[in-house]
Amino acid sequence: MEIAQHPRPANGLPAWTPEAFEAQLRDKGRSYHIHHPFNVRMNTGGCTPDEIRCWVANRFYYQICIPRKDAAVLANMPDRAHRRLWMERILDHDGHGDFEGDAAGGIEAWTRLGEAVGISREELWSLQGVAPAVRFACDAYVNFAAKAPWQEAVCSSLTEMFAPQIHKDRLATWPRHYPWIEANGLSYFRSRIPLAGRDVEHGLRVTLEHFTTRAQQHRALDILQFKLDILWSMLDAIEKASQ
Ligand SMILES: O=C(O)c1cc(C(=O)O)c2c(n1)C(=O)C(=O)c1cc(C(=O)O)[nH]c1-2
Repeated sequence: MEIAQHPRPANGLPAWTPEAFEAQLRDKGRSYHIHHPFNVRMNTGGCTPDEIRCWVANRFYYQICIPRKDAAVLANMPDRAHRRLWMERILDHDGHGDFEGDAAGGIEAWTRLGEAVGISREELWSLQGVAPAVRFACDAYVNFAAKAPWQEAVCSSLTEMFAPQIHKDRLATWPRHYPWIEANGLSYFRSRIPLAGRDVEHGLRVTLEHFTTRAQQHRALDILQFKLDILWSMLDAIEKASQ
């Protein structure tokens, strides 16, 4: 997968320090989908029940792609210590206990969210409501993770640096704006806040250690932008599909 390269005025300059590099990565939060007009509208109460259902049904495709993406990364990881940490991500989504409580995993929690907004399990899992462009965007993420060096795939997961805030926003605003959604349905968002923190700790460690020249650091920023673009494109497609 070719990642678009942005102009590199800094070529030839020394590498950023790890702190400065991390600050550059975090600065990418400016183009996180938290700022997408559809997300802003959703979190300020401007969505109809059908629009919320459209978002939940489409995002379900992202949810089921994440553990496939993580399995692809795992297959490329030569190091046992990294694999041990990475495996957790698959279990977080697929679950590792019975289908009750937190151990049921994120896909099950998302299914509960679906039910809370009025989408049956069968309908959600049928993927009938998934827009083609959402599929293309999510598939691009899985394909990138499968083909790229594993450290680049790890880097692409770093949009999770910005995810806790988007989950917190939903928890803070949805009960007020969408009282028709049963509160239990929101537990996916709550569960992700500590998990995203743990993922980012590992992901940042790998990224800061692997991308050590200025050119490589720019490559990491391009990879993160590619992933930001995937999330942004998904919301573009969802916005259009919900009209
Ligand atoms: O709700 C969101 O906006 C959002 C965004 C992201 C993200 O930034 O990629 C993830 C999640 N949620 C999420 O729940 C999740 O488990 C997750 C895993 C990953 C990843 O790239 O491995 N991103 C995200």
